[in-house]
Amino acid sequence: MSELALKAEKLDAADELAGVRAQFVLGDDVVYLDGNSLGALPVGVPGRVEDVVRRQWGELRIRSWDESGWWTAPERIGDRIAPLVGAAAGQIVVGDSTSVNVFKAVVAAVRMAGPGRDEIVVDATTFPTDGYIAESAARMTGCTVRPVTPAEVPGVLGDRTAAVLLNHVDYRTGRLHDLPALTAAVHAAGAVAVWDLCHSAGALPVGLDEHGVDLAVGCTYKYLNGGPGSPAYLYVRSDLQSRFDSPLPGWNSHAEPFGMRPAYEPAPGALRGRVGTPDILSMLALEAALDVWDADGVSVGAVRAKSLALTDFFLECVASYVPSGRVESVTPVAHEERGSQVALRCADAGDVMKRLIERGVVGDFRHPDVLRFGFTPLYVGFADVERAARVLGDLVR
Ligand SMILES: Cc1ncc(COP(=O)(O)O)c(C=O)c1O
Ligand SMILES: Nc1c(O)cccc1C(=O)C[C@H](N)C(=O)O
Repeated sequence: MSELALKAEKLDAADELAGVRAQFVLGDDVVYLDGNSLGALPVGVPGRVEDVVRRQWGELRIRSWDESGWWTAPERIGDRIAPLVGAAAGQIVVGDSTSVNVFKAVVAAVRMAGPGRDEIVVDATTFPTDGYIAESAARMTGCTVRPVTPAEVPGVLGDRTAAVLLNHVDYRTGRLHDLPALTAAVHAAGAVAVWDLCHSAGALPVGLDEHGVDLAVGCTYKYLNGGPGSPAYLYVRSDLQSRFDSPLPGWNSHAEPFGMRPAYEPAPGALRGRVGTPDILSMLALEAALDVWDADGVSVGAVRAKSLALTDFFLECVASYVPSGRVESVTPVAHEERGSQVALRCADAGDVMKRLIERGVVGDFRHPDVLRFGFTPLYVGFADVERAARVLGDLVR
């Protein structure tokens, strides 16, 4: 056994989260390093979905909106996500896609910022959908978009800045941005901070309340393992909720939805982030998936510690197994700047990833030249990490 394989064995033996893997449907034949695109299936989900379909829908039918808690699911499940992103209850609703929630948040942020502020600053390195949506939101609100890198944000803020849309972790490089400092800078300029948490929620501490974030959105199908297309969420800080003027004021966000009144009156609290009828099957699959966080010893702190140990170990194994110069990590080495993934620049990345997947190591390829490996501490172990780097080394040698 190689030195690194022995080290992996020791690290796995000392891993307090090792037992959590049994809560996921995963065989030993595959090393799954793509949980930052689609999280694995928790074992409790199929049974719950079966119950929702057969009993709640099949037998109770319309009664389930009340009796099975369907109507209140968006805010109930929002309260389950809240502790994972450092938010007190009553500030998160689940529903719609991340893209739709970016739209709600950016337009509401501009409306909150008030007159005279007509610029939306957007992370130029963002996942494309956020940029597309911000551009449209700007056209609708009479703003212009100013794309800059997160590092440049403090330098461009001013009296005209209405809103700033940022990613907590960059989807391509895995860089973790300084949420406390950037939020403080946005506030110092009198603007509204909107954060996209897709690549951080469930992988590292976010501290929404602690750092005074205004609005935030995120998906639930990555590190929260909610399943393909599971609904996203929207956070509106409690003291801003009365000023949250949704651009999609559907009847689910009305103060009295079943009053069926022609005049719109927003519901109090986070509920005003709701739009229309929630996608109950996906939403309740997500609710079941969140049960894994209730197991003994599972906490965001423990997950973060293991995530950093996994990515450190992966970088160590890559340095040892992959011929030098063949790949270059674009993920920061400093822990405070690293999310839960490692991105390796590699000349023929598309082809290399195809061959890695054939050999049972599943990551993904991101244009133009990035091999992306996501580490979900709930189910990835150190032996997986050693194997992934070893297979990569074999393939590119
Ligand atoms: C940072 C980020 N924002 C937004 C999205 C898109 O979200 P959705 O497809 O749920 O709208 C993704 C991934 O798909 C993402 O990584
Ligand atoms: N949402 C996805 C989908 O519906 C299909 C394939 C991939 C995705 C993703 O989430 C991609 C992901 N946001 C990324 O960071 O690349």
